Amino acid sequence: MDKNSILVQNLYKKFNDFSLDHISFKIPTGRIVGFIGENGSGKSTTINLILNELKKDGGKIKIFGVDNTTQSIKDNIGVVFDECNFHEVFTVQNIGKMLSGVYSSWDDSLYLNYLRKFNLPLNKPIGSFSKGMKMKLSIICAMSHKPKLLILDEATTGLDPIVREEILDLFLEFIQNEEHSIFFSSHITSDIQKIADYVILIHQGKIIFEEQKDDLIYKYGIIKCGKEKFAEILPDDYIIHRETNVSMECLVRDKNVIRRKYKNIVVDNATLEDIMLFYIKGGTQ
Ligand SMILES: Nc1ncnc2c1ncn2[C@@H]1O[C@H](COP(=O)(O)OP(=O)(O)OP(=O)(O)O)[C@@H](O)[C@H]1O
Repeated sequence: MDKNSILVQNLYKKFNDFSLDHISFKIPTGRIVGFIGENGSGKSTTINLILNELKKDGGKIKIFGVDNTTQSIKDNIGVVFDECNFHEVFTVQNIGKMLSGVYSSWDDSLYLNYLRKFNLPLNKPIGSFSKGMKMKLSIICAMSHKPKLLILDEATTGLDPIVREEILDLFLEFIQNEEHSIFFSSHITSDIQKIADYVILIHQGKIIFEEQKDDLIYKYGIIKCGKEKFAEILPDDYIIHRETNVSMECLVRDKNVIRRKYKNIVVDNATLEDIMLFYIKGGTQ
């Protein structure tokens, strides 16, 4: 078994006014990787290149160790976008029948189990479903041909916290099999914070970091202090600083080291959202 489900090396794509700038990262097998970044940062472009829906201008993409243009890997991938693309007149039953003809590995009893678990009616047209029901259906369909890799582009966007929680639990259940992996783009950093093992931040077509989530959450911290105290902090001890109307704020890589070194300075915990905003809205590095 290849130790990476996805390996992206030096990937380059040029549009008129945007380029994905020679990005490299990996999705280790058995892990959930969250892909975060502001609108227009290049998340969907990256996902479409991985799925070979877009043609790359440079670099390499390997899925399960083979080139991503190889047809045979498709059966092992389940894909969910932020919209349900099934025709509104279809019922869940119609869709199951159709997909069983598309995927040789389609598992009808697994599909029915998921439908029951999420209380989706078998005989109602999809047009009568709420957004949450449609999204659940898309995810169930992506999982019922027993893929090893799930690729999700904003799959929990626009859903209420209860439906999101149910879906996140389903992803955690999926990943119990150590041959499975998930690559999951989202604006909702709290979802990524809940379930991801690794986090990749993309900004203006460049990868800013690829880190273990626990390092981000348990090690990173934020100093908030006045300008006088800020003058005592050595620039090597923080990653980025910014000035607000009333104080200085610094993002630090290891809050415990900083707490030991500067006893009279308060270092708060940082959420994934705090860290993302620091890198994107910046300050001075
Ligand atoms: N087919 C295309 N032709 C030209 N430009 C494109 C094309 N697809 C995407 N872009 C541009 O590439 C940039 C990145 O878009 P992309 O959809 O990858 O961002 P994103 O991070 O997924 O954003 P969002 O979070 O809003 O979905 C944008 O500036 C977009 O206008």
